[in-house]
Amino acid sequence: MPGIDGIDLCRAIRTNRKDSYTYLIMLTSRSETEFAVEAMNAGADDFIGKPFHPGELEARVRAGKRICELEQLLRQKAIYDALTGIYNRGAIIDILDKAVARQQRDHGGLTLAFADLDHFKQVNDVHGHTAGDIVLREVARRMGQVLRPYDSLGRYGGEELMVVLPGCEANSALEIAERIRKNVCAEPIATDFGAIHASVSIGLAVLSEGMRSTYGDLIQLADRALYVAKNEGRNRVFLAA
Ligand SMILES: Nc1nc2c(ncn2[C@@H]2O[C@H](COP(=O)(O)OP(=O)(O)OP(=O)(O)O)[C@@H](O)[C@H]2O)c(=O)[nH]1
Repeated sequence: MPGIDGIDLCRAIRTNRKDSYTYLIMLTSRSETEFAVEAMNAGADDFIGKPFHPGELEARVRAGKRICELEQLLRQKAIYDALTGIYNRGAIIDILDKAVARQQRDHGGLTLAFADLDHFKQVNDVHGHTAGDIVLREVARRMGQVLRPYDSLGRYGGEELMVVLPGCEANSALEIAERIRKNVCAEPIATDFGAIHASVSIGLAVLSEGMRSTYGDLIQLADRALYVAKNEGRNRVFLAA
């Protein structure tokens, strides 16, 4: 390869981390063990000496493919919630943390919407946990339906869901939160255990230009706003002052 050798290329690929794993097989005429060790240390996954047997290369590519598929599956499980398919707690907090850092650098607004299903214990008690799971899944789907492509939805825990709304000041935050709220309770959710009415209360915290806050501050603020929304009767949105 002109300009760069295989070892440096491996290092460059490993430094420039992407969302999916790049499986590297080093194909070289150098067969000394030291070179193989150096290549693997630089980030190569496998090593074949030239001249190579095409069948061996194919077999090694297949082995690599199995590893990549497993890696992708693990990555999937690490960031998505198994029940609802939306981001899990760790992933949504990570997204919020990065959004706060970006907001502090680029200015503009950022809103965190903290949503909690209303009287969900009653849904479980009356219709059973399986029905509760269906409701939770459908609520997440309905919330996601009305979001912009650059908003992120995650499950913070139990029946608490979070939406990170980048570039969103108070006015548009209230508008989007109302859209979410209305879409959730628009019609009852059909389950094998009967049609179940669901609604969410939403607390909003807005990080405006010039404010210095951490993601933890935002969560706390949105949580307090959610508490007010619950206290004022549920199925409503409250914006933290
Ligand atoms: N089916 C199901 N239920 C869950 C899940 N996670 C949490 N819950 C239930 O959510 C319910 C939350 O109940 P509470 O915290 O009392 O709140 P609530 O009944 O929604 O009342 P308010 O929030 O005050 O409106 C509990 O019954 C939990 O068991 C889940 O993954 N599946």
